[in-house]
Amino acid sequence: MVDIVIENVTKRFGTFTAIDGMNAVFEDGAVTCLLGPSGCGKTTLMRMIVGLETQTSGRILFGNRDMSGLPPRKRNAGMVFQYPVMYQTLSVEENIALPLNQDKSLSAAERQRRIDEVLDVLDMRDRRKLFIGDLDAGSRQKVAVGRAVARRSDIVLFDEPTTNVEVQAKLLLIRAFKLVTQRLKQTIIYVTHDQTEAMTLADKVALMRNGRIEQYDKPANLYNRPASDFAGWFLGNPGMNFVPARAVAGGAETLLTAGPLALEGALEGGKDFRAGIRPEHIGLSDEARPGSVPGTLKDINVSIAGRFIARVTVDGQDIKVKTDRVPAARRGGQVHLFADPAEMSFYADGRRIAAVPAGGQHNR
Ligand SMILES: Nc1ncnc2c1ncn2[C@@H]1O[C@H](COP(=O)(O)OP(=O)(O)OP(=O)(O)O)[C@@H](O)[C@H]1O
Repeated sequence: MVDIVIENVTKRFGTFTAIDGMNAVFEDGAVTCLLGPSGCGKTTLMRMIVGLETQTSGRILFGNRDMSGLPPRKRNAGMVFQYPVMYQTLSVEENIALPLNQDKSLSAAERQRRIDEVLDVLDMRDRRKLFIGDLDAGSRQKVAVGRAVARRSDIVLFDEPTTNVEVQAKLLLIRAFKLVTQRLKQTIIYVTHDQTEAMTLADKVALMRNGRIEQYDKPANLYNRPASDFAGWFLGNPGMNFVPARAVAGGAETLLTAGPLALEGALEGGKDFRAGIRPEHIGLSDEARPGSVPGTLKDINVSIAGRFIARVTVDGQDIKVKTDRVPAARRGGQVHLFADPAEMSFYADGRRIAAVPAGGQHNR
């Protein structure tokens, strides 16, 4: 097992900078998801790690071995693509065996043991003799995963492997994938733009934007303590609300708080302050309550898992609220919002700052 060390790596295509002076260590034996919007550089970073692309400057190391200049086959890294090349006329077992057959140091017994192990973890033992052409897309990807991990390379990279798999099969594939990675403990890099997938699979997520890593953290931290307003906005469905905040003595005022909110830690004056709060941390009611602010119900929609997403206009700004109860008010009617101060974070110039609500839970 090895760490993947990204050392001051830049990648330019002509004058365009796809990866911009990146530094990161992707830890050994862990699953790191590269997550981010289209075009942020995920695939480029992955292709450089595996050796399909060369960085313009900087170094990529596996452990303490500098990979610069080494072709893919010398890097001991497996890869699963969106559209893996599968041999239709070979069986599941034969496909998984292919890379093992090339390794002459393996005995026939060891080869068979590895194949059986992978088939077990993927729950495909009873389908070992089926031809690839007889499988659905999800099962084919399972075989591709099996083939990549059976080699026991130090590192395995996955490039959006569930893209072409329908939803139900996708969930099964992700579950199988998680079992494989837990069992085999290889260093895994998994590229996705699907946040649910990243949050489910990853030990750590590298959230990328414009060729940089915005935040590299455990999924729960990324969600609960986004380091930037971009991270707060990108994660969550819908993402975090942001409202302007104004520094006052001992705290801040926002349009989601009825009066000044006492803060521990200073908001320095003169910067672009904003408060962030997730839609599920705002209560919605027909009646005012201590600390609530009035707003106008704009619309309400059913979200996943039977919850509702309401949009409420407060002082001209739309606030998203996730709620279990539909208010009695109709569209255009008055409702009241209660933003839990303990769940508010503060940002200056896009970055989270240390100021937290006094007595809040935020440093947990
Ligand atoms: N060979 C290339 N030549 C020129 N520009 C490129 C090349 N490869 C990638 N790019 C550009 O680099 C940027 C990053 O691309 P990349 O494919 O790494 O993004 P991504 O985050 O993987 O996006 P997606 O989720 O859409 O696959 C994009 O703007 C892309 O157009």
